[in-house]
Amino acid sequence: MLTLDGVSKVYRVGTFGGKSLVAVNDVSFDVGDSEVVSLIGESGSGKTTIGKMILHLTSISSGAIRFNGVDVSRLNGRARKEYYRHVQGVFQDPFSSYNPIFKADRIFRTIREEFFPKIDSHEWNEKIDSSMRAVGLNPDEVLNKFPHQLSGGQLQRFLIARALLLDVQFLVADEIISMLDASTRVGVLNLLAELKSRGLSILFITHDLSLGYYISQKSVILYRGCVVEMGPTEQVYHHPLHPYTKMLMACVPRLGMKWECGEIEVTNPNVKQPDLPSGCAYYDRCPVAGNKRDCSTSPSLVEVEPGHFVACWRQTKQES
Ligand SMILES: Nc1ncnc2c1ncn2[C@@H]1O[C@H](COP(=O)(O)OP(=O)(O)OP(=O)(O)O)[C@@H](O)[C@H]1O
Repeated sequence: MLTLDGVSKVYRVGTFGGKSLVAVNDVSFDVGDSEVVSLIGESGSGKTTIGKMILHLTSISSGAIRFNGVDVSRLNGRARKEYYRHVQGVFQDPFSSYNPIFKADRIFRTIREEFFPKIDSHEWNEKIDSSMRAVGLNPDEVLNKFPHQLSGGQLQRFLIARALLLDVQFLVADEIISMLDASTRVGVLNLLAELKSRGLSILFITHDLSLGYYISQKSVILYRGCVVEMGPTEQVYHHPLHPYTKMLMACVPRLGMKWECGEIEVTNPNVKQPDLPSGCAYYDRCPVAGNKRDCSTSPSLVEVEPGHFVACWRQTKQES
């Protein structure tokens, strides 16, 4: 359904944009029909930038994004509008998506103006009714209410209902449940799983490994804009190969397990990247890094078992 092929994003930063920051570096993966793929990585690893490039909220610097085989990297005008009928995004903070002085369901209006300017009111109301029921909202209970009168879970469902008003095939869900409480979270997660079973494909962006495990068939682990490991979720979680993935897995607090001092060794995320112009992005934090010669060139992703890829000199024999 959706393929990223060598996608990179370079932001201009610094005074007068004189410096560049590579937020996403040559990223390739695909999301199949009716598949949920988790994009996992720490803060600043480039997850949201990837979501924004897919949604055309920021341009791509190089590479291509294909939707059902068609290059959609640089769409405009009508083609872009058509793309938005099928590809939509829902973001982290449901509260900031609403203007507190307007009723919550006002968010549907832009969709009507943009995509259904000729629809009559009766048909439109029926459409809203069915998309709200699809996300488990009772229109009689939630329509005509102000955002502060609704819960975070209801507001997030509203945003998903808004996406469903269109013929959505692909949803970018960027940290959509991190601000919700545990029981509301499960409700929204189950909703996503149900939408998946109805044919929707989802890119589930998260830094919460347990949420990623719960919902996705495939996981992509991102570090400093590079994919360091990806594959079927079971394999990535139960047999992580990249030292960064191993560290992430070791850091997940488990219910019923108490913290014991020094049990998990967490490498410092703030250490400065040494002068390795094309070196492994994880070199300076890596507990198994070899001598500089070994890791001073960037490892490519290598398939180590069917569908399971890792970019690490220590795990794969690669020609440098
Ligand atoms: N508009 C921008 N201009 C310049 N730099 C940006 C811009 N947006 C993001 N960045 C930088 O790009 C890098 C990746 O940011 P991004 O928001 O994609 O990370 P993230 O993995 O989604 O982080 P988080 O989990 O904290 O949201 C960061 O270093 C960030 O500071």
